Amino acid sequence: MTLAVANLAFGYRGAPIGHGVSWSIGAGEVLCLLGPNGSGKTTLLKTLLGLIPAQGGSITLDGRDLARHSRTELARRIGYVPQAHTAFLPFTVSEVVLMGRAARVGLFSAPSAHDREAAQRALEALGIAHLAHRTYTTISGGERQMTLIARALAQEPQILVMDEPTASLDFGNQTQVIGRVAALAAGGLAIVLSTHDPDHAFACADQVALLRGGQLIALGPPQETLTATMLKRLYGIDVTVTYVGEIGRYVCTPSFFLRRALRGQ
Ligand SMILES: Nc1ncnc2c1ncn2[C@@H]1O[C@H](COP(=O)(O)OP(=O)(O)OP(=O)(O)O)[C@@H](O)[C@H]1O
Repeated sequence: MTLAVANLAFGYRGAPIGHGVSWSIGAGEVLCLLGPNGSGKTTLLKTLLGLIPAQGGSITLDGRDLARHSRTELARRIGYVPQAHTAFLPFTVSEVVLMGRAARVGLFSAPSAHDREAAQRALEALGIAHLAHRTYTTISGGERQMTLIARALAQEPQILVMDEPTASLDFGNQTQVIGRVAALAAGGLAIVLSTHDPDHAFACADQVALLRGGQLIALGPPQETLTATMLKRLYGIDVTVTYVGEIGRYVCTPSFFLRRALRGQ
């Protein structure tokens, strides 16, 4: 399985947002999209999902143009995890997850035992089986995010596209979600996700794509791409990137010491 974009131009009718984007992702790989607010991440992901038409270039799935795949086939092969604030009627968590089967059973067919098993497997994979009978609108933001990931997994896709899956989550839940991303990729899924935290790319990505003003300013493995120079170019701030031996990876942090500087130290 290969999902590739080549020289992609994307945007809205009468409002081009970005162009010149090229990358390719295969089974078991994670591509992390980083960029400041308004740089075009959501627009690019929506284009990747076929929700808005590409304005130029190409998106191919296994070498065939995305537009030439049927909507049903795309819905089966590509799962989408929107941001968790997406509104829902008061369905239970297990009903929301079962909705992920719609692309396989058809909207108006009753789910089979196999569909229910797939939903149950997804709940268990995300560690939220105990929430199955809770109402989606009454669970926490972190639990909703896990539910939306389970819904996409119940679809049994090959590719998962996640739009800021850690937005509005606390530190612990962000780590949980990024850990799940790494585990799902290890199980063979291809995952494209956007995030505002470069550390997430260090923690789970094979490739990181840096988007600024709708253009890709860098693409490559996180340890080669997320340098202090590149992060300054992306966000306009000084950043320190350090290798931490205990966890075997790089971390990054803004390099300001405001309190110390204010005390004149
Ligand atoms: N429906 C639309 N029509 C026209 N322009 C839009 C539309 N939706 C978003 N935009 C514009 O597209 C640009 C990119 O927005 P987008 O939401 O893709 O950025 P983003 O990188 O995901 O931002 P954030 O990190 O804040 O979520 C912004 O300037 C935004 O105002």
